[in-house]
Formats: sequence, structure tokens, C-alpha cells
Amino acid sequence: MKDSANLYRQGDLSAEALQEDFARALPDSPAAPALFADLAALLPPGPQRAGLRAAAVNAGWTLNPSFSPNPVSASAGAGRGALRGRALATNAGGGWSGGASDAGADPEGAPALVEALDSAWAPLDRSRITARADELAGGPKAARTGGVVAFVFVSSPEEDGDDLHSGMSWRPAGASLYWLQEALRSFDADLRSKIGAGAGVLYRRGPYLPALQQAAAALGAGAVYMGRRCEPAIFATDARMAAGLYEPAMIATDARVAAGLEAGGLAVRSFNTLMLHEPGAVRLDMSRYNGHFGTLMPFVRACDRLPAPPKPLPVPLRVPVAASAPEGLSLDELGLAPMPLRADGTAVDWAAGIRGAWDISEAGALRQMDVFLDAGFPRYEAARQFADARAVSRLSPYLHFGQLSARVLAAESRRRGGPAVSKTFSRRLAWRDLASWQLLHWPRMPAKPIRSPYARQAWRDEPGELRAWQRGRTGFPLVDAGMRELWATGWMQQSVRMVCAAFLVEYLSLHWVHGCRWFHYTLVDADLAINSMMWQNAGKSGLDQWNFTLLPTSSSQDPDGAYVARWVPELAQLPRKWIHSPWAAPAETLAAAGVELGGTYPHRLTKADLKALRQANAEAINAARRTAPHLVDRNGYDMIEIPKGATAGEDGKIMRIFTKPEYRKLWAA
Ligand SMILES: Cc1cc2nc3c(=O)[nH]c(=O)nc-3n(C[C@H](O)[C@H](O)[C@H](O)COP(=O)(O)OP(=O)(O)OC[C@H]3O[C@@H](n4cnc5c(N)ncnc54)[C@H](O)[C@@H]3O)c2cc1C
Repeated sequence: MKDSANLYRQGDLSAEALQEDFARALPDSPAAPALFADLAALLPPGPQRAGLRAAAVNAGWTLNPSFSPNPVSASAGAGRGALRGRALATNAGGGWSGGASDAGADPEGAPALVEALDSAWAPLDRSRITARADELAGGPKAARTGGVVAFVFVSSPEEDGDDLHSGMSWRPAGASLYWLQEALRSFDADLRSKIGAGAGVLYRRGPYLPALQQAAAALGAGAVYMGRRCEPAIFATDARMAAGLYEPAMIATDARVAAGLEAGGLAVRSFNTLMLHEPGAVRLDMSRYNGHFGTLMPFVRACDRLPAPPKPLPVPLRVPVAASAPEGLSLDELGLAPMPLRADGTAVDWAAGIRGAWDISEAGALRQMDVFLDAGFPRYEAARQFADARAVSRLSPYLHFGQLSARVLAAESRRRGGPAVSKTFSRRLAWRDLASWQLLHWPRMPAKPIRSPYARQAWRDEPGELRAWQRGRTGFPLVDAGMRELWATGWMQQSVRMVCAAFLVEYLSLHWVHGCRWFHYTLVDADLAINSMMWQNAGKSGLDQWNFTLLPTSSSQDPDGAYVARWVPELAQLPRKWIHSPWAAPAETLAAAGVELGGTYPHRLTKADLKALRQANAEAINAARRTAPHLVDRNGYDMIEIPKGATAGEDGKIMRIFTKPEYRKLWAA
């Protein structure tokens, strides 16, 4: 290694080769710390220096800010090589718990390894796991941390996601639970094949606390590592906010579980594994105008003032695990997504369409990312609105479950041109963070209007119409196509989601919470924060109420009608001119296409003029606003109280928020 350094000094070795040599030689070199400092001084800032740092972190070192190493072995030496369990735990989902706090274990080395794992892999179930397991087996030693890592997944749905305020359950459900189950299956298989049997996921049933305590005891673990669904600093200082952080119920659960584990003598360490910027760190500066409070641009500016998200680290070179498989339940015994049984005992396989549409694995996520960055990304600005998803990434479920880290996607898209290729795409992950920021500050957002007077808006109550919308039988082809695609595959493209949402809310006048709940149940990417932010905005009670007209009869998302023809095959033979409004087609055209309205395809749920329906919706909103005139300013803007912790200097003030010009006009009338 010293020779390599000399060769580098003489200009006979590239920086890349030097860094690689270091990574290979590091664990075996007693002089490694001194050598590291030497090399750190040699290599100029840039990728090789970053690679050097990553190699050290992968080997279990912690580095202080001046880049000098604190090798784990300094305090872990006595116990190195002994099996000190290290298990990983996530709250609702997969994760890790780690142990290494028995005698001689090093308190710093373990986090260094886990941090490296965490940065390279995103989490599963809104936190932690992923694989890149293809790369795990190669390379030298992460074992410097002493002890082993075990992966633990505890299922305890009862502890996740019942909104105490609304009485509604927002636990992961339906399609997204199926995704989680299959993601675990694939992750488990990756770990076993690439690392060894001892890396297999240990499945346990909840409650979380005893399950993790028992797992830790069985493994001899001393510490538990988990991706964060909460922010401890906020939790410690403000119980009110802690009641509803990223996902209100989960946060409280995680904090309770962490406290219980610590009280039982386990070290607990959590990581931000989900977001580019943790929501509690983002404070909007409203002292100068760069967009209305709570909309994207002030949020982006506030994020820009924060330290950039850490770059993804390389995948750890090797993960130390126990020699044999852990003993626990099988994944199927957990019963995350059971299939109902028919009277004859056969199962109703409701997830066949999801399986057909997706590769639910980390390899699938990485492939999908590559395909998108090659083909869709360059066309994103021009073609993202098409219903057939030709230019969008289709990465949302992978991001949600952590099979793809947001940091990795951000870094990769930047590497391929970033905003110069597509400004809009480059802001997508900011929207994602914004949603969690909103949920942090409005934990009741899934069911309660952010603009409080809107809670008094009058809605229709028509269960039959709601059912028709859910099942894609509204008689409006684009809406039906979208809702059927959702039912079959668990996903639809954003413009179609918007058309379907606007149709429910503005044209049928059914409460947006019905839509939010249905999407929560049927989307494979169901994300409490994003879903409720978008439904609040669709319902106009969110911070960024939609200020555009979405017509269920528009063909702009599906100009050639192919999307409708695919998902509503009973209309496939209709000429494209009529496929988005079959009721307008001449009788002989319908007959020739084999379409019988009210027979092969339903009549429209409403024949009313669409503009008049939108106007009625606006008037219902205006009536609700009039019940609280103190929350509307003289120009007709809605006002809200700024939640504590949301801004740099305006917390607690009453501030105007974006309000559609149409509503302002109605107010003035
Ligand atoms: C009514 C409604 C409900 C929605 N519910 C969800 C949901 O539960 N889960 C979910 O992930 N997305 C939701 N979205 C946002 C958006 O439609 C999806 O993220 C997007 O369609 C996923 O496809 P993609 O991965 O190809 O997106 P791309 O356009 O390729 O964007 C890349 C990623 O950016 C993020 N993103 C994109 N748009 C948004 C947005 N508006 N807000 C926040 N993050 C965004 C997602 O993580 C997405 O995967 C909803 C949209 C609407 C209109």
C-alpha cells in the first residue's frame, strides 16, 4: 500500500487505482489509520477522495469532520470476531437491528457500518432495507466493526396508522401491503444468495417492542438501528408535533418502541433513510415573497439553504452476518397480504395484475431507473402528461418502499443532466419532501381540511356513484380507464390521477376523503403524505389548491385513444373521435363498434353541463368560506395560522395562502 502511495506521488499510479488499492488493503493493514491520513492529504478533493472516504466508512471506521479516522478497532478489538448479534429493526417494516454493545463492543463502529448500509440502500417499508445485494458479496471487510448484522422485520399493523382524531385507519393496506410482502420476499432472497444464509430476514409478529426485545435477546444483539419515521429532536421538545410526524401513528409507535428498547438496555440509533430533507429541518422564509406559503417554491428555497443531502455511499463491500439462518416465522406466515378464499377453498388471487405489471425487486427498481433516465427523462418536459406513462419514471412504489433511495435517484438524474434536461423532474423529489413537511405540520391532513372553513362545505352522499367511480363504471371513458388500471395494477400516471380526482370532487361533488381512502387502499405507491396532500389540493382545501380545469372528456392525455381502448376494451372499436365521449357518437357508429350505452358500457353518471357542475362546486366552497369571514382577507384570499416550526420567523401568524382567482371573485361578488 505504501508502494502505491509512492507510485501515486511519482505520477505512476492513477488516483482511481490508489483509491482501489486502499480499499483492498485497508482491513489488513495495521498501519491503516496513518496511511489513510497520508492518502487523504495526497488525494485532491473529488471523486477519488470521496471514494477513499467511502472505503474507510465501509470498513467500519468513523471519520471526524477533518477527515481523519477513528478506526473502530480501537475500542472494538477485544471482541472482534465474536458473534455479537446485530439486528436491524424497522418499525412497521423491515429493517435492521444491530447489536454490538456487549463487552468490548465498539459503540461507534456499528453505526458507521449501518450508516454506510443505509446510505447505499434505502429502506424497505418506508425505511431502510434494499439490496444492491449483487454487489454485496464482493470485496473486503466490513467486519472491522466486530459482531454481525441481522435483519429483522416485525409486522404489527395494529400499532401503525389509526388516526386517533378522525377514527379512520390509515395503516398500509391492500395493494401496498402486497407490494411490501413481495419486496420483502425479493430482498430476503437477495440477501441469502449474495451474502449467505445468515443474512436472511428474521420475521416476527408484533407488538414491536417485545418482538424486537426477544429478537435482540435471541441474537445477543446490543443495538437496534432503524430508519426514521420520526424526528427525535422534535419529539423530545414538542409532544404536540410529535403526535403527527411523517405518518402520525407510526411516529408515536416508533418513539415508544425506541424508548422501550433503550430502557431495556439496548442502544438505539435511527437514520433519515426516506427523504432528501427531513421535514422538521425545513423552515420557510416568508420574509420575502417567492411564492405563497406552503407551495413548492418557498419550500425548495428553504431546502436550498440546508446542507445538501448526503451523497449515496457505495454499497458496503461485505456485510458480516451469522453463519446460519435465523429462526423465525416464514414471510407467508406473517400474512401481510392474504388472499380471500372462495367457498370451494381456492384463493382469490387479486394481485395477479400487480405481479404482471411490476418487477417488485431492487433489481427491478434499478432497471426501471435506467430505462427512465435513458428514454423518459429527456422527454419528460414534453410528454410527461400522457396517460400511457411513456415519459414518466414509474418509480413511485420503489421510492415509497425504499427499494430505490431518493438520494440515489437524485444523484443519478443529476449525473445525467439534472435540471438542464428536465427542470420539472428535478423538482419531483422536492414535491415528495414537501408532502411529508405538510403532514408534519398538519398531521390530520388525511381527513381534515387544512383550510378549516372548508370542513363545512356541503357534499353529496351517493354511495352508488362512489362505487361506480371506484370500479371504473362512471360512463366517462378516461376516468374509467384510469380507475380500472388502478384496480388492476395498483398505479396510474399523474395526469390520470388528477382527472379521476377532479371528477370525483368537482363533478360528482363527493368528498375528497372518499377518494383519498380508495387510493390509499388500491395504490401500490400509497403514501399517506403525498396522497393526502394531493387529495387536499384536489378538494381545494389544501395549501396549493388546484388552479386548473381538468375535464373528464379531454383527450390531451390520450390523443389517440389507445389508453382508453386498452383499459375499457368495450369501447376499443369506437372511432377515436368518439372514444372520450361515446354518448356524442351517432347511433349507427355506436352500433358498428358494438357499443350499447347502458348495456355494454354504462351511461354517464351525470349528463349535467360540466362547467355548471364546477360552478356549483365553487359556490359550495364560497358558502363554506362565508362561515368564517375572519379567515378570508379583504382581497378574498384564505388565511391560515402558521404552525409552530414551519417558518423561520412567521410561526403563529395568520397568513394568506394561495386562493383561486375564481373564488376570490365569488367572495367579492
Ligand atoms: C390524487 C393523487 C394522489 C396521489 N397519491 C400518491 C401516492 O399515494 N403516492 C405517490 O407516490 N404519489 C402520489 N401521487 C403523486 C403522483 O401522481 C405520483 O407520484 C406519480 O404519478 C408516480 O409516478 P412516477 O413514479 O412515474 O412519477 P414521476 O413523474 O416519474 O416522478 C418521480 C417521483 O417523484 C415523486 N412525485 C411525483 N409527483 C409527485 C407529487 N405530485 N407529489 C409528491 N411526490 C411526487 C414520486 O416519488 C415519483 O415517483 C398522487 C397524485 C394525485 C393526483
